[in-house]
Amino acid sequence: MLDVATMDKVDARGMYKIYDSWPEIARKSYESNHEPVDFHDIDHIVFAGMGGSGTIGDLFSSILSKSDIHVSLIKGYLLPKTVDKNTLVITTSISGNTSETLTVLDSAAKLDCRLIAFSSGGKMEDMCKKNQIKFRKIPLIHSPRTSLVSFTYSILKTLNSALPIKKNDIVESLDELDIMKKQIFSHNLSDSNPSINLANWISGIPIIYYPHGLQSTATRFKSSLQENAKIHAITEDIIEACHNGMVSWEKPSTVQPILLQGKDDYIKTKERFDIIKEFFMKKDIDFKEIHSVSGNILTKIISLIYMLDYVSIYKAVLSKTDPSPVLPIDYIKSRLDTNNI
Ligand SMILES: O=P(O)(O)OC[C@H]1O[C@@H](O)[C@H](O)[C@@H](O)[C@@H]1O
Repeated sequence: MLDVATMDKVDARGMYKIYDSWPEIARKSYESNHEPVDFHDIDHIVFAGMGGSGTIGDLFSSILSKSDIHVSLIKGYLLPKTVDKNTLVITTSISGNTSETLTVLDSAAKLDCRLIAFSSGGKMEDMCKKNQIKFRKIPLIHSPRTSLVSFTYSILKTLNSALPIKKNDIVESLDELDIMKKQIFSHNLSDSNPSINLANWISGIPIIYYPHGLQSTATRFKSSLQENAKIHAITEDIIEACHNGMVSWEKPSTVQPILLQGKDDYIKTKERFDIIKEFFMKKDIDFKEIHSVSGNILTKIISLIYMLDYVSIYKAVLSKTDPSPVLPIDYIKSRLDTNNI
């Protein structure tokens, strides 16, 4: 059973309290006075960022998937060769110190392309000042991963005129965060809380099957389980898994399938989920289904991310694990030679 005293004791840095405020943080970020940037004639946007900042790129890629803009995602060091004067490169590093993203920023600054950087400061801010690169400073709230919502809505506001995203869709997503909060936040530590329910069910390695449009949500859920609950997690595209991954179920396993589904998934994707559910039932494999709410793609993604991030926090607390520290990441970073950036 969970109670506030246990939450406070295990989650020593109070990560859950930040999540309790996500809807307010998101709204404030969208409503605050970010100086907008107008980029005309863009036909290609490159999002560069790692971890939670990579999720921001994933999220925008899904939102823009039906627009005329081609989106590339860089989770590493190298820019694509197709970057030109009609390309907008957006680099996001919440800390401003992630070496892969700084390398991309450095490369983009030497090319004939449009460029903007978002961070809370760090080396990214210094680099932008030194090279007159467009820069927007957004505060870090607790940690890069908990700052996802403030960065997402600040970027939505700043790039309002460059991105074909309707204001109504953004407002709908903010309203949905308010609705979702009442079910999942820490003032509802009962079994009626769907995030606690799923956290209680996870006992092995979750494998998250997702439809194409919810890739960002699945990736974020995996990372949150890894960083906050410190457990392994796997993601698989449901359609692709039907051509390889499903064969793994031939043998007994402690992996636990979670079927992440969108309210308006493509009919062929729905058909696939139905067949797989039947397959799991026949084989007596226990699985969980998680459905998005109705609404536009931003609403679906952000509200699911909110609900699933809480799963990772509750899972951490249930297993008496402090969600904040990420010691192996700190160790790897301490070993990296970042002298050049
Ligand atoms: O957004 P940043 O500051 O570049 O960080 C990227 C990632 O860096 C990792 O080191 C953090 O542990 C992640 O939580 C984070 O998302």
